[in-house]
Amino acid sequence: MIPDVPNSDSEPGPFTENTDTTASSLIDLQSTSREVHLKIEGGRRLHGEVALKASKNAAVALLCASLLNHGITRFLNFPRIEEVTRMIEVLESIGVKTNWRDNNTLELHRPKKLNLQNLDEDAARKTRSVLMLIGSLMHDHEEFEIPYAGGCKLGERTVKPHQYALEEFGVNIIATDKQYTIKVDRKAPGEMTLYESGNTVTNNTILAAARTAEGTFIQAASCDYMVQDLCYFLQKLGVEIEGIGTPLLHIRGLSRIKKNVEYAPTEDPIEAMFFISAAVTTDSEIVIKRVPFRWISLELMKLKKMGLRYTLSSSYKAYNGHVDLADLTIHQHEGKLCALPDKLHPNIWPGLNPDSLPYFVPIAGVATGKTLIHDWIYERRAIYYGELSKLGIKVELLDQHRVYVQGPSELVKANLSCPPALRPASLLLVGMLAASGMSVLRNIYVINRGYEDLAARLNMLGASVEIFS
Ligand SMILES: CC(=O)N[C@H]1[C@@H](OP(=O)(O)OP(=O)(O)OC[C@H]2O[C@@H](n3ccc(=O)[nH]c3=O)[C@H](O)[C@@H]2O)O[C@H](CO)[C@@H](O)[C@@H]1O
Ligand SMILES: C=C(OP(=O)(O)O)C(=O)O
Repeated sequence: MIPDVPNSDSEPGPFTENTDTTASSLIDLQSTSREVHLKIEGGRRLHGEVALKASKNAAVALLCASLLNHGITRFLNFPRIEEVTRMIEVLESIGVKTNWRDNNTLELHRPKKLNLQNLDEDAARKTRSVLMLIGSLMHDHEEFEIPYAGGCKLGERTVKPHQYALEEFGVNIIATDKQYTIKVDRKAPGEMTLYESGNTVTNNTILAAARTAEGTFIQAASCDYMVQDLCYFLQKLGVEIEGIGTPLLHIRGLSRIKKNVEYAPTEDPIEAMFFISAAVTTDSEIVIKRVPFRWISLELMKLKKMGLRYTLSSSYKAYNGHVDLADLTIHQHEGKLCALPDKLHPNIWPGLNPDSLPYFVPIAGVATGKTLIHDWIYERRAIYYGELSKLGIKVELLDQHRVYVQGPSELVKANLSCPPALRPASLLLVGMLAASGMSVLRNIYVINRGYEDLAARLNMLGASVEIFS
């Protein structure tokens, strides 16, 4: 029987993680020793083009998946973000050779035997993605330890779905003092159902199935973008996967994988939402290149119904040859957006992406009328939306899941610290781009966890964003 240890305020608990903090608290667990801040001279219209980078959420799954392969794995178009750096630190600490061949090409080669005793705990604790190491390491290790995972602090985030899914493969996860001890007595589940259709749990299960030669049927799988990207990569390694993009996956794994492989993950649909939100909030016309538009089709539909005009170019394929991309032009709305009469709420894909939802808060702030945003998915993320009221957006917190946003608002400059959650922190940057005058956003490590080179890319769009430390 596995004990369920309650959370403390400073450390995530074993089966629930990321005890919340208040929106204004500084990052502690996540900050690097040298804090980096932004000065934003806001109120400028953006213009020009920006190309999307690949997603944090696919990248971290792919890094864990690289451990399945005894050959050389080369990732092209790979994002150079803090979360990737933390995962590389973890992989290097256990003996994986990693090498950035050029700016966005990363090569990895695992040794025959990994040195799990040496695992870099500090790096591991800063990301939730280390949980996905279990699905990869269980194949060659009968007993090992993983520190409690970190990631965005959004209220409780259960680890139980991972435990229930992996026990089907004979993996026993025991919570000890500050880590999980994993004991493995391999078995093949045949058919299984996930306890929740979460993204990392689906990916963890896929990693477990990828080297299980007997076929595995996974029901209630997430169909979201990072799951699709992981599946396309595993197919390149020779794993047979049917049902990609659906909730029923059928995976025939390989007992051993040794292949030199190249794979380029798809551009990030959530980064597209960041730039859409920045364009709309500053009432600008910009072109966002390489948008995986089908992954945000509901988001685009909602924006259209609010009165936003946008144009999609004809489509072309992502480097992986699977996903359709297009260039998206966001046109100026000139203050003509209207609040939707119905609430905005996230859902698992093909619903409105949980990580897209936050970007509707500043958008609702410049639309006429009252928007209800219901963020049911996280226990405490909506609380961070209230921070936007310091930039002049009228946000009324109804309870820990729901806010009303009353627009249109005139945005005002502010001096703020990032909350310890990527998307909510990046919303403050969106607001500051629109607010006239000089704003300061402190300790942007949490934004750099997920987005590459944002200041430079925004400056290319005509913004004035200066990094200082
Ligand atoms: C590395 C990665 O890919 N991270 C993403 C992943 O995190 P990840 O997959 O780790 O998300 P969690 O497992 O924490 O799930 C997020 C929340 O949704 C709830 N939940 C989830 C699925 C479900 O069917 N029912 C349900 O209630 C969970 O209980 C939790 O409260 O998915 C989240 C939700 O899209 C995203 O915000 C994260 O950016
Ligand atoms: C919640 C997020 O990340 P993580 O799962 O890494 O905490 C996010 O990317 O918004």
